[in-house]
Parts: sequence; structure tokens; C-alpha cells
Amino acid sequence: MEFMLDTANLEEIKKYEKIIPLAGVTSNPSIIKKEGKIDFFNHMKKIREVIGPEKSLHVQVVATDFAGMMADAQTILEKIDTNVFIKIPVNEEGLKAIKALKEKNIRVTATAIYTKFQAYLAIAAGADYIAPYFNRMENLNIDPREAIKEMTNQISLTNSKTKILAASFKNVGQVTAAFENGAQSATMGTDIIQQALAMPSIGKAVADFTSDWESIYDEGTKIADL
Ligand SMILES: O=C[C@H](O)COP(=O)(O)O
Repeated sequence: MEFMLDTANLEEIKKYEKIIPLAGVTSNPSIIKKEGKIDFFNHMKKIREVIGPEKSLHVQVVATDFAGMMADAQTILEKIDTNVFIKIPVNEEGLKAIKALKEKNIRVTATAIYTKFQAYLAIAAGADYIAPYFNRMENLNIDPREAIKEMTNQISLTNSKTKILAASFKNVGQVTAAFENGAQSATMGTDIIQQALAMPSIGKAVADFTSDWESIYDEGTKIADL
């Protein structure tokens, strides 16, 4: 199970890299927009510094034509590092770029996946990750649970190395459903993790433990004080 952060916010990445078993960081131009007009490559390099060389960094191309996507990919690899996963939307131009990048052994994350058909094409093209958009699929009355399960089946049937990196989450239930239907990875905003761990029931359990402890020992007594 790989938990990734779908953000380019350095403070959030610094904070949550210490809290969760972080596997990587993903972004797209809409996520970058939330940070304002950042110095793009320096910012991405800072994210790499924070997460280290072992975790995966997924950076999306901006061009919409094949030649432009290939040029974007080359620049990203030169100006950030050669381990970056190049995120490419699965449409005609994107699929062409995915095939070409895989022929050069470049790491690819196929993104903007709404249908099983897109996913199967990206798997067959050798994408390292495919990113189905869970919430956006639900909004279109496409069942992401069933789709992810079938993507998992096809990956297994074809002995493919592609991993499912589910994305576009609005709540914790969607994330757990993605994992339970076969996704190896899920990328999410820090709001989802915050919500999940700030449940009042968890807070109440911890408060009860503290109060029971302090009814036996003096207030503020630590285990190390005994
Ligand atoms: O990179 C893809 C995003 O995870 C899509 O998420 P969104 O539906 O919240 O924009």
C-alpha cells in the first residue's frame, strides 16, 4: 500500500512526510496553481529534497501535443532529476507520448483516467502507474470501485508491472475503497488525512486514557517519571 500526497505545498509535505508512511508526491497544473506563480523547477527540487531520493515524485506535462509533451518530459528530467515519473493524460497525443517515453525507459504515470478503456491502453503501453480519477468518475456515474477491480484483474492477467495510483479523492471512504479494490497506491490531499485522524471518537478515547491515568497518578505524570 502506497500513500502519496497530491499537493505541491512544501509546508504540508514537510509536515506529513513525518506523519504518514509517505511513498511519493504527485501534482498537476491545477495543484501548482494553488501555490501561485512559483519558481517551478526550484520548487520541485525542494520537494525532492524534502522527500529524498527513494520516494516517487510525479510531475505532469503541460503541452497538449506529442512533440510538446516529449519536450516537457525531457526538460522535467533535466531540470529536476531523471527519476521523476512523467505524468501524461491518456488521450491520443498522450498515449503516443507514453509509448515513446516507455521505449526510452522513462518512468511514466498515465493520468486523467476515467474509463477502463483508457486504463487498458495505458497498461498495454507499459505505463508504470495508471491514475484513475475516483471522485470524478463517481460524479459521472462511472463506478470507480468496479473499474479499479477490473483494472487490477487485467494487470494480473497480462502479468503487467503497471500499478494503480488512484487519485481524485474527496473523502476517506473513497481512499479505502480504492485500496480494497486493488489499487496499490492512492494520492490524496492532506485534508483527507487530517479529517481521518481528527475524528472526535479518537480524541475522546485519548482524553479518557489521560483522565484514567491521572486518576491513579498525579496530573502530568509521565511513564518516564515512575
Ligand atoms: O492529479 C489528479 C488529481 O488527483 C485530480 O483530483 P481532483 O479531482 O480533486 O482535481
